[in-house]
Order: sequence, then C-alpha cells, then structure tokens
Amino acid sequence: MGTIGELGEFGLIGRLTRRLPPGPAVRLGPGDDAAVVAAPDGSVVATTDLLVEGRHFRRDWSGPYDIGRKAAAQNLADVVAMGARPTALLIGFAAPAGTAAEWAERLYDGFADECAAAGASVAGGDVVSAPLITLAVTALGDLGGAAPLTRSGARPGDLVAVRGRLGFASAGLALLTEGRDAPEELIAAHRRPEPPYGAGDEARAHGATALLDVSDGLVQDLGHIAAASGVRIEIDSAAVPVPEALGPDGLRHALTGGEDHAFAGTFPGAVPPSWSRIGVVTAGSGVRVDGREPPSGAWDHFAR
Ligand SMILES: Nc1ncnc2c1ncn2[C@@H]1O[C@H](COP(=O)(O)OP(=O)(O)O)[C@@H](O)[C@H]1O
Ligand SMILES: Cc1ncc(C[n+]2csc(CCOP(=O)(O)OP(=O)(O)O)c2C)c(N)n1
Ligand SMILES: [Mg+2]
Ligand SMILES: [Mg+2]
Ligand SMILES: [Mg+2]
Repeated sequence: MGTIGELGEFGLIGRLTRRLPPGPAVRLGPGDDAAVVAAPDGSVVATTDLLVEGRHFRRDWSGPYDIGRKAAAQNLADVVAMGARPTALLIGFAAPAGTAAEWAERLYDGFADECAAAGASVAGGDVVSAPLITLAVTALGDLGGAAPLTRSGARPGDLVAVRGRLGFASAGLALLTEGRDAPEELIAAHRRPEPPYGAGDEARAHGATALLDVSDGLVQDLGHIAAASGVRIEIDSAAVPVPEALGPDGLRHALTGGEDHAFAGTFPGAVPPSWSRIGVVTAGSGVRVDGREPPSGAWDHFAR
C-alpha cells in the first residue's frame, strides 16, 4: 500500500479523512483553515497546527520567545482565515527533561504576547516529556453569528488580493540555511511571522468570497481555493508585492515561500484598502502565473 511519504502531505490527509464519518455537530469539517463546530448558542471555530523542533524551528536559529509567538501566530492566523475572531489557545507542550525552565517560561511569554496581539488568551494545555520539543497548538474562534469565509466561494470574475508579507520568512530561512550574513528583517520574519490579524474583518467587510492564510506558499495555497471553489486563479506576477529586500530570488520566494501567514482572498468587487490586487478568478482549474504553469517549490511535509 506504500508509505505516507509516497502519498505526500495532502494525499495523506485525503486518505485519512476519507475514513471519518460526518459528525452531527461538525458544520464544516476537514478541508479548510479551521473547522466550524456547533455550540449551544452559535458555533466555535477550531483549528490545530503542530510544530516540531528541527522541522518548524531550530533552537540555534530561534529563541523561545519567538518560537512561542510563531506557534501562536500560525494557529491564530487559521482562525482569522475563516473570518473569525480568535478567542483562545490550548497548548500541548512536549520537551526533554533537560530543557531549561527559563526556556519554557520565555516560550510562554511568546504565546501570551501573540495571543494578546490577536485579542485571544491561553485557556489551557498539557505537558509531557519527549525527545524533541513539540508544540501542539489548538486555536478557537468566534464568528459572531456570521457565516465562515471558506476556501470554496470564489467565482469567475472575482479579484484575487493579498494582505501581509509574502516571501520574507522563506528568504530568511534560505539565508539561515546557507549560513550567510543576512538582513535582520528577513531573519526576524523567519523567526516570528506578523500576520495582519485585522485582515479577516477587512475581508468580510468587502464581501470576500474566499479567504485563507498563506502558510505553505502563495501558489500552492491559492490552489486550495481553486480546487475547493472549482475555478482557476490567474496571477499577474508584476502585481505581486516583491520588495527589494527579498533579494534576487524575491519573486520566487513571494510565489512559493510559506510561513509569513499573509491572507489571500477573492472579492466580487473592489479589494479592501491596504490589500494588493494580484490576479483574477476565471473558469477552469488550477493556478496560473502570467498564463503559465507556476513555479514549484512550496512546502510539503513528506516531500522533503
Ligand atoms: N491528521 C489530520 N486529521 C484530520 N484532518 C486533518 C489532518 N491533517 C490536516 N487535516 C485537515 O486538512 C485541512 C488542511 O490542513 P492544513 O494544510 O494543515 O491547513 P492549514 O495549512 O490551513 O493549517 C484542514 O482542514 C485540516 O483540519
Ligand atoms: C528548521 C526549519 N526548516 C524548515 C522550515 C520551513 N517550513 C517548515 S513548516 C513550513 C510550512 C508551514 O508549516 P505547516 O506545518 O505545513 O503549517 P500549515 O500549512 O499546516 O499551517 C515551512 C515553510 C522551518 N520553518 N524551519
Ligand atoms: Mg491555513
Ligand atoms: Mg495545518
Ligand atoms: Mg495553518
């Protein structure tokens, strides 16, 4: 039957979730940035992203405070990507017994500060010992009675727009990997994303038809909107914001680099102020950049 490595990240998710029966309280199940679960007086948005030492961060590249902020941000961004307001985080924290207590405390300062930036707080968690530091974070959110902004509502004629940085974390990671002297701005972006948490409200106020956070790479993540909505997304590379600071490979980083947790959405009319319009939705399937097959290179946990 082969290995999960042969299936790849999304092949594996497909094989696993196919085995799950629908739940009576699950209004929106696997497939979007977060689930929506019925609650006595409305619903709760819920999402979980796991971070593992050596895969998502290295302790020689990032300090505990930034790792806490990053782990929180990655999860809070998935709540905002549903058009919801983050409310609470639950944190599973696994670490070797030899970890300095102060390291763990600084990690939690990072969690607390990132939650505060998004209007949420930490509601609980769990601790276990493990050979590698592992952070299993669950974020909850509130839709305030509104419908979620899913990945499946994009329609031909909509405009595609992004809010937040693209390519920064990827450029910073490349520099760290190569061991080169790097601009502090890019290294800082790898260590700590800064998702623009107001983007969910902005998108909703402008009638967004689809929304997600860019965690694996713009092209790959827009591919999820294209697939879920049954449309094609056409990107104009000249419209993608690529600041000089990203260096000579800037466009590649912006198109394929993840972990900045920018927000990408589709809009039936004008895009919100401070968003960049980067393309259009058409009939068809997949993502095109300047009319061509886009560059590959987005993140897949099992493809490397
Ligand atoms: N192990 C799993 N079991 C069930 N559902 C999963 C699992 N892993 C991922 N999913 C679901 O697949 C979808 C895509 O996950 P993912 O790519 O991690 O989303 P995101 O990039 O927004 O964090 C999500 O709806 C998520 O809940
Ligand atoms: C040490 C190290 N190596 C590689 C990376 C790059 N990296 C790790 S996970 C990831 C993609 C996003 O993480 P994922 O767990 O897929 O989050 P999700 O898409 O589920 O939100 C990237 C680009 C990193 N951040 N740190
Ligand atoms: Mg997401
Ligand atoms: Mg995830
Ligand atoms: Mg995520």
